[in-house]
Amino acid sequence: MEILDPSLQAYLDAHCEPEPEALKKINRETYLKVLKPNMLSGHYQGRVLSMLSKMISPERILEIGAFTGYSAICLAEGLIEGGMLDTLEVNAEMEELLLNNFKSAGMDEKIRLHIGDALPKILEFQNNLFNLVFIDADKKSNLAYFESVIDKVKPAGLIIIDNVLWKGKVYGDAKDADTQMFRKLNDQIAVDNRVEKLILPVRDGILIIRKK
Ligand SMILES: C[S@@+](CC[C@H](N)C(=O)[O-])C[C@H]1O[C@@H](n2cnc3c(N)ncnc32)[C@H](O)[C@@H]1O
Repeated sequence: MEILDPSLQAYLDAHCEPEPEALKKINRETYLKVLKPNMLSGHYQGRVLSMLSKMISPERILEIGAFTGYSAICLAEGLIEGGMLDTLEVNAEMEELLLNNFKSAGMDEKIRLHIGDALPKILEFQNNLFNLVFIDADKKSNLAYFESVIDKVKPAGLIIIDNVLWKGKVYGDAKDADTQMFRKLNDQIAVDNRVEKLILPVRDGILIIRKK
């Protein structure tokens, strides 16, 4: 999943905030007990998400794709007092683990879990509600998620989409369907005048979008 040289990544890891203990435990246990553990954001990307959230001090955050709760906890670190993060997860088998992880990280009062398909749930939220949205679920729905959340985000709010460099394939000559899908997403958002955007080459590439 990583596009950066491992020695560069090791240097970056050594020169950012250490991974908080509760997150270290979730990271370790995800790798021990859960299928496809590399879906978890991990130390460095987690610190990037935490930093971005702290920079804008959001009151409301929406996350699409909770998995074991790692990124939700990182993003919730930036919430203002009384703020709330809503996270959407389709896999009901993760519910108990997620609730335990939020509790053990001391975030159970700040994170609300919604089990079910993300798209219909997104439509239930009011417009101009969220200061930050993190899209990290089924990759084929990324454009649909972007289009469904754009009205839910306040002006100057952020939308962050994960995996947009797709292991570096988007700027190579790969022709597989998943790569084409990420190229379409990046190309479409690059010319979207409703937003400012840039891709950070963090882990598998994160697209930072700021609503005008
Ligand atoms: C890449 S993982 C999320 C990783 C997590 N954000 C992190 O960084 O720690 C993607 C998650 O999205 C969930 N997902 C997939 N399709 C979904 C859908 N239609 N609605 C809600 N969640 C979905 C998967 O079950 C999986 O847990």
